[in-house]
Amino acid sequence: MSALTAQETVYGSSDDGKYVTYRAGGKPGKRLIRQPGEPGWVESFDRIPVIDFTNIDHPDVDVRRKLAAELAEAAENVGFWYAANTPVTDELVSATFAALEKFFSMPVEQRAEASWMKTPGARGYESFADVAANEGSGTLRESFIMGDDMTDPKQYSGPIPEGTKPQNIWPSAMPEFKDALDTYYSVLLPFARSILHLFALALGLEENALDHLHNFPMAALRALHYPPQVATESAAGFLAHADFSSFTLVLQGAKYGSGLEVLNMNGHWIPAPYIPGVTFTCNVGDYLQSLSSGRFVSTVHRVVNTSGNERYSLPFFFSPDPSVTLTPVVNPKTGSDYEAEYTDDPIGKQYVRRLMYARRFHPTAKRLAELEIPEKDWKYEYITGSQMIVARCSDVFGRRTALFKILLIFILGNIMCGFAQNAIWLFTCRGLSGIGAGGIISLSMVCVADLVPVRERGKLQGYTGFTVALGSGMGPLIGAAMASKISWRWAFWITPPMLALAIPILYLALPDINTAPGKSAWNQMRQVDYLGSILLFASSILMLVPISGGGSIFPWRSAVCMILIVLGVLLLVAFLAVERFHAAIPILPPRLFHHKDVNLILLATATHGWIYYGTMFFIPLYLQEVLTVSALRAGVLLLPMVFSQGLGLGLAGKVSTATGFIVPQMQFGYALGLVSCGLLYRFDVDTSTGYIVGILLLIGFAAGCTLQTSLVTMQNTAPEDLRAVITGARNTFRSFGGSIGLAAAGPIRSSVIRTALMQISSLTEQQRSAIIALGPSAIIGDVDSNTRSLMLQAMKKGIQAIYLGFMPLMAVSLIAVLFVNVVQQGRSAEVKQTYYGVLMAALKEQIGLDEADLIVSVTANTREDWSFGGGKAQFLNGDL
Ligand SMILES: O=C(O)CCC(=O)C(=O)O
Ligand SMILES: [Fe+2]
Repeated sequence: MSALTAQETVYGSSDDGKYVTYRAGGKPGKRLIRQPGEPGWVESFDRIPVIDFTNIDHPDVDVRRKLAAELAEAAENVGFWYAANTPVTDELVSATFAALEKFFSMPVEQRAEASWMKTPGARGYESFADVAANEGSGTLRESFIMGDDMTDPKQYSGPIPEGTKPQNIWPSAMPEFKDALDTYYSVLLPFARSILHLFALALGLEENALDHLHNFPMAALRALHYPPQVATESAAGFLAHADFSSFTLVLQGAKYGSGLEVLNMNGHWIPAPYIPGVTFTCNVGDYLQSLSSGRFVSTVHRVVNTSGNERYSLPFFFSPDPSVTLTPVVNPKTGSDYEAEYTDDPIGKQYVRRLMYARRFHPTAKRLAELEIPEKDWKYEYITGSQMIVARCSDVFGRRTALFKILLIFILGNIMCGFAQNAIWLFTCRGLSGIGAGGIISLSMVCVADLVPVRERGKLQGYTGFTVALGSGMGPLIGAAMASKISWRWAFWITPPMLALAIPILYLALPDINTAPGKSAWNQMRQVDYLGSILLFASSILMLVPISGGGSIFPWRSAVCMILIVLGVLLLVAFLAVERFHAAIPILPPRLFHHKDVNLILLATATHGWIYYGTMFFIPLYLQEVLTVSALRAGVLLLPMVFSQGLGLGLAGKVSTATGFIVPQMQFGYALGLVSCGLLYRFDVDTSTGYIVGILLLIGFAAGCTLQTSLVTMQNTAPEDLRAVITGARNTFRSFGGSIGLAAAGPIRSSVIRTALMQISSLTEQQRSAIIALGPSAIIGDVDSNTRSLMLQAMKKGIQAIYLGFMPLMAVSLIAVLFVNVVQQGRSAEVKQTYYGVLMAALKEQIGLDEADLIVSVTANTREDWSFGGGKAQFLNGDL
């Protein structure tokens, strides 16, 4: 054995002998310790080769190939090598280490200010205590990580994709620390790219064969400080591990203690100390091992600083783009038994998972434990044409059957959501429960229309509307409380028991209204407009996915976004054609749009949906970002709006039952809505809570006046057989307006905020990006009071821009409903009773008719049911 053989630390033993345990690819492994001549002894390295990198960018490719061959040999047989004569100068090394020493000698509060706990990607300072808590009490090191960050102008100057968040965090007490690490990083990145070219050559590929996997590679620097320590079984600076990178370049310093050791195949630790005149100690990481089908080995290593001196080191990790899915770029060597575990997960996701593996108390780790779904994606909603489809199905199958089925779908969807183990599972089941929820809302409104006389509808639809409003106001609060106190799963599981209770009640109380009685199940099935349903569903998904994901999941101007929208529009056209020319019972019969009043109200409903959902979404944002109240308080402050909406719904309905008029309440509601939009626009950075609550009460009341009055007006205007259709359409138009509005508002707001922030000269570009990505709270503690108030003004302008847009939209709604002709609502039950009494008394008195012989039947007709001569329906022609 060579003189370089290290002392062995025995971590465990088996029947066969002693072995070393380690972690590679995040998974535990163990390696038997074998002595020369023992069974199982293999040819393995006992020293680490030194490679001269002088020619790395040599103009002659053959020279570069020679270097690549040397690298290939080291990467295959050892997985480690020393790099001499690199672009890193001695001056750069000294300056960088000086910065490290200074950083780690600052008071701990100043280091902790840049805590890794504050960043989603765990960048920043990780203290001794943090490391020990995560990896065991014997682990003795502290570190500071920085890395790739598109929002940092020092690294990147192109357009920043929307939704990109700042990654790094810096100590304000030592601004030059950022400068030093930035400078070092900017030298290492191009060097790493040259090494990547060498690796491509080393694999026998074209020099730039791996470049397309590294457009904006994941790269990071980890500044490390290891105090001297005594080696014991579990004590180390860094326990045995393999790196999750493509390759790592570790800078070691001459004056520091050593302790880096590399595990060979026989279980012996080979030291890899600083060597004079050599810049880096380098190694292959797991990603390159996978890409190369195991030809290059990601070798296990560890650090135990028993030198008696402080040790500082600075690894640079280089990995592919986060979006890359690892697939081998070459075949495994013949005879190799290497089996990589390739997954479909993009490497960025794997990286975060691995990073968080041993950091269970980091906020990101907690979130990962909750299904690995980023918070913003939780808002993903499925608002599709499903309400129209479900409503139409109730015409075909009967209301009660349809309602029970849709209740079951919702219950099933929610229960399954609660059991979700991954994102796809959750999104699919959330889709199911979304269809169920929309269906329940529409069908209960249709049932009310079926069961209740025209005159009473306003009042009873008011009640259904109120329950919907109450649910949407309380639901998020209860859901959030469930998620934080028990588990997010209970946010899904809380509703199924309530609905399970509703089923028997409905079964007993709800008459079985069947609009197509006597048809066999088979005949009913055949009547469903399947083609229309599929086209409507597909087109709304195709359009709504980019609308809700644009700017966050993928950039607005990306090809994906464009293609989805164009396909969605094409399918929508196909849907309309099917409805017009093909379907026997179309989901959206074209004759629905033959009614001027229905068209006007649907238009008002869509624009109002835009404003309504916009208010629900942006008021809490205004409260949080401009008035800096907590998320919970913002949610609670929305409640008055929900209750006044209930009041508006109830009152408008009662007035319609009492007077027989319903359209004036709706028109009043839209007028009040326009006024409240104006008042909303005046919200400022110092608006009092009382004023806000007052305006919210007004907004809610106005919305309450419009919501069910418009539904009932349409239900009373359109032909009876379109009752379900109109209800589904109303709800779909409203949600569709809402989703388009929210999608439009996001980018407008960000661009207004960005422009306003540009004018605040006391902010750095990085701070501006941080504010846009994370909100002002991300940096609010770091700025003076003047900057702070300018910043809040900027946030206010962003929200105001959206409210400004609300005014003309609300005006459109108002003008539309002002053109709605007043429709008679029928007389109240009391009036009818009185009428029967008077009629009876008169007939008895004048012609002596016995009351038992008289039947009086009042039939409510809609406008097309009348003709006053000439065989024409003058009501419809407007001739009357
Ligand atoms: O400190 C060193 O020399 C090596 C550190 C290391 O292995 C790592 O950060 O992955
Ligand atoms: Fe490492």
